[in-house]
Amino acid sequence: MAEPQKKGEMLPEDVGSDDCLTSYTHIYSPDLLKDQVAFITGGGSGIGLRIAEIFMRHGCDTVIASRNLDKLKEAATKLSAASGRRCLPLCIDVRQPESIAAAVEETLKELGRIDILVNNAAGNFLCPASSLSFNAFKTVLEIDTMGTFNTSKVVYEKWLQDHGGCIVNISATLGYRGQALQVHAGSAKAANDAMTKHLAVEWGPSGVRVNTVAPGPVSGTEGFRRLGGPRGEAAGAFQSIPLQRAGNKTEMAHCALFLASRASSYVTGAIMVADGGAWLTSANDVSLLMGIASKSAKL
Ligand SMILES: CC/C=C\C/C=C\C/C=C\C/C=C\C/C=C\C/C=C\C=C\C(=O)SCCNC(=O)CCNC(=O)[C@H](O)C(C)(C)COP(=O)(O)OP(=O)(O)OC[C@H]1O[C@@H](n2cnc3c(N)ncnc32)[C@H](O)[C@@H]1OP(=O)(O)O
Ligand SMILES: NC(=O)C1=CN([C@@H]2O[C@H](COP(=O)(O)OP(=O)(O)OC[C@H]3O[C@@H](n4cnc5c(N)ncnc54)[C@H](OP(=O)(O)O)[C@@H]3O)[C@@H](O)[C@H]2O)C=CC1
Repeated sequence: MAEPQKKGEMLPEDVGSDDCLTSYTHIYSPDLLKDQVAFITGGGSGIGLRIAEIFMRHGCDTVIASRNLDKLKEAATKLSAASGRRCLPLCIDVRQPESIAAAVEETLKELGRIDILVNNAAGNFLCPASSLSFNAFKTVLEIDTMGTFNTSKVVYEKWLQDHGGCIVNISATLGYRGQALQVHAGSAKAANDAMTKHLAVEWGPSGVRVNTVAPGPVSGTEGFRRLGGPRGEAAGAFQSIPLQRAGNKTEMAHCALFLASRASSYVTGAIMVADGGAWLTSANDVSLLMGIASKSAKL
């Protein structure tokens, strides 16, 4: 029998560098995604990279797609070495539908199918609404919301509508109670949560499930560094989180894995909150975030 989670224990293990895990114990069947293909935006770093690794450790081939091809190539080499599966690095800007279309064509040529789309690419920084330029607000909405729609639409039209499959969006719980310095990202993610439900309804008859993972703060990521401060100054805020800590990338990847697999075959239109209970309780700590923002260079 597997050991139950102990008080305060962080499960599953998250051991290793920022890249790939140095050790991994399967919780799900290692064949859960065997011979499937996943297209993961922003898969070259942070949470997206860990999703790619965990999917590959469950038998999946992946495409990791974002703007920086050198970063993607390096990540793909490490991912294939860690898992023995294929990983195709492809350059896209989710704001440009034609770049997505070209990458999807390349995926279908090289890997033959796309069973899973993970919309993980995003942009964020701390900024008071009064200082935020119109273009800054627009930029974040274009990456997070338009990017999610653009990629979903292209993958749906070119593959999912005829073959079925699933889409997993990566959101954030930060907007659920309102958060200082985050009007741009919170607005974008709220739109994405609505998009999840609309597309789940519209594309369900084609056999396409659409769901979301909504993380709270996730350690070891660029998002955490930008919002939590370069030296983790926001760590004190975690006392207000019921589970008293940040999450880790493997925990987010396991949520995505569940939603991408047959384990969730009757789940669609769902928002899976994975934030340790943060949004239920956390204070909207304006002074803390203001302090971090004032010390951070413009990122
Ligand atoms: C970690 C949390 C810690 C503490 C929180 C407190 C309490 C915790 C308790 C409970 C809370 C529970 C949950 C919340 C926690 C979690 C966080 C939630 C969400 C996290 C999201 C992310 O992490 S997203 C991923 C982060 N990674 C990236 O952003 C990488 C990609 N980013 C980029 O490419 C750029 O940064 C970009 C987004 C700006 C886009 O680049 P580009 O297209 O090149 O655009 P630019 O031309 O550079 O800029 C466009 C306009 O934007 C303006 N801009 C850019 N940067 C800033 C900035 N830092 N501040 C203000 N404005 C900026 C820029 O000037 C341009 O505007 P102009 O008007 O000048 O043209
Ligand atoms: N870290 C955290 O605490 C939290 C994160 N999240 C969400 O998790 C996801 C991953 O964040 P995280 O791992 O922290 O951050 P990262 O910065 O590591 O991931 C963002 C990825 O998006 C890619 N990207 C950005 N803009 C574009 C674009 N225009 N076109 C294509 N790709 C793009 C980046 O690659 P490149 O620069 O090469 O294009 C990068 O790989 C995001 O959706 C974020 O909102 C949610 C809550 C908390």
